[in-house]
Amino acid sequence: MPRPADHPAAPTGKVAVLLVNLGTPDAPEPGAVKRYLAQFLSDRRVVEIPPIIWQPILRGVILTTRPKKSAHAYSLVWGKDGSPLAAITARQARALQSRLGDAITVDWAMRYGNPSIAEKVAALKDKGHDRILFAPLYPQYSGATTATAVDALGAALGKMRWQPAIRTLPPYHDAPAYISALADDLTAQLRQLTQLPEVLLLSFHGMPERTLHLGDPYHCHCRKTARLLAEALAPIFPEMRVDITFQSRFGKAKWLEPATDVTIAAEGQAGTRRMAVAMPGFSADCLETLEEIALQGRDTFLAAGGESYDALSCLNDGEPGMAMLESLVRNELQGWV
Ligand SMILES: C=CC1=C(C)c2cc3[nH]c(cc4nc(cc5[nH]c(cc1n2)c(C)c5CCC(=O)O)C(CCC(=O)O)=C4C)c(C)c3C=C
Ligand SMILES: [Fe+2]
Ligand SMILES: [Fe+2]
Repeated sequence: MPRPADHPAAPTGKVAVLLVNLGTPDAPEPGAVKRYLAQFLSDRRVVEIPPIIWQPILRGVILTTRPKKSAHAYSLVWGKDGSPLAAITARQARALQSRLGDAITVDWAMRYGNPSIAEKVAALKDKGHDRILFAPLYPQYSGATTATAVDALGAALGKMRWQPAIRTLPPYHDAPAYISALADDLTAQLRQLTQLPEVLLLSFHGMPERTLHLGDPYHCHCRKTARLLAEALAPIFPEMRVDITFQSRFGKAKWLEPATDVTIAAEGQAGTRRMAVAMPGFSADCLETLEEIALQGRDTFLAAGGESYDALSCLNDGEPGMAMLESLVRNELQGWV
C-alpha cells in the first residue's frame, strides 16, 4: 500500500552510540565560563544544598568571582580545536566510529553546555536511530556525573512523542578491559620518563564526603579501581609506591580525602624527589588534569622540595582506551546489531 502523501517521513531501524561527558565552556572567556558554571552549579545533583540557600550564594558570590579566575585557567590549556575536553571527546567519537563501522552511528554530547544531550538525541531519532546506547564516559558512578547525565536524557525523552529505545553503559570501574587499558597505557608512559617516580598518585575527582554516607558508590568505585590498578602495576614497577587521592575540592563542605594538593605538598616536604600523577577517573584530559594537576601540581611539588614531577595523560583517544571502549560498547550492543 503506498504511503499517503501527507504522512510524515518516519525513518527507522538504525542503531547509535552517544558518548557523553561533563561539558565545558564555549570559550575561555568570563562570559562563556559564567554561562557554563551557572548551568553546571545549578544542577541539584551537583550541589545538594536547597536552592533557596544555594542560588543567592551562586548568583551573588560564585558567579561574580569564579568565572574570571576559571577563564584564565581555561586559557592556559585551550587548544587550537577549543576546549581539550570537547576536542578529545569528539576524537573519541570519530575513533569509535571507524572501529564500529557504518552499521552503527557514533556521536557525542555534553551534560552542560554544547552540544547538548537533548539536541543530539533528537537529531539521531530524526535520522532513523530508534535504538541508542547512551554512554556516559565516567568509569566510576556518581550521582553528580552518571545520574545527572541520565536525568538529562530522561528530560529529553520526556519531550518526544516517539522515543528511541535506550540502553545505558554501566559504570566500568572494575572492568578487566578498563584496568588493563590503564595498566598498559600508564606502563608505556612511565617507561618513557627519564627516571621512574618513587610514588605514583592515582588522583580521582573529589566529591563531598557526605555523598559517601548517603549511599553514593563513587568512593568505593574509585578505591576499587585504584586497588586493581595498583595490583596490575606492582609486578611491573615493584619499587614504586601507588597511592589514591582526591582532587578539585569545591566549596566549604568536607570532601573525600586524602586531598591531592595536600598529598603532593606533604610528599615533597617528606623528602620524595620524584613523583608522577595519573588520573584514571577522567576519560579525557580537561581543565582539572591539565591545569590543576599538570601545572599547579608541579608548582606545589617543586615548592615543597620535590625535584621531578610528571602528570600522565588520560586514556583520551589512544589505542588502549579506544580498544577498551570498543569492547565495552560491543558488549552492550549485543542483540541490537
Ligand atoms: C570525573 C568525574 C567528576 C566528578 C565526580 C565531578 C564532581 C564535581 N565537580 C564539581 C565542580 C566542578 N568541576 C569542574 C570541572 C570538571 N569536573 C569534571 C569531572 C567531575 N566532576 C571534569 C571533567 C571537569 C572539567 C571540565 C572542563 O571544561 O575541562 C568545575 C569547573 C571548572 C572550575 O571552575 O573549576 C567545577 C566548578 C563538583 C561541585 C562536583 C561534585 C559534587
Ligand atoms: Fe568537577
Ligand atoms: Fe567506600
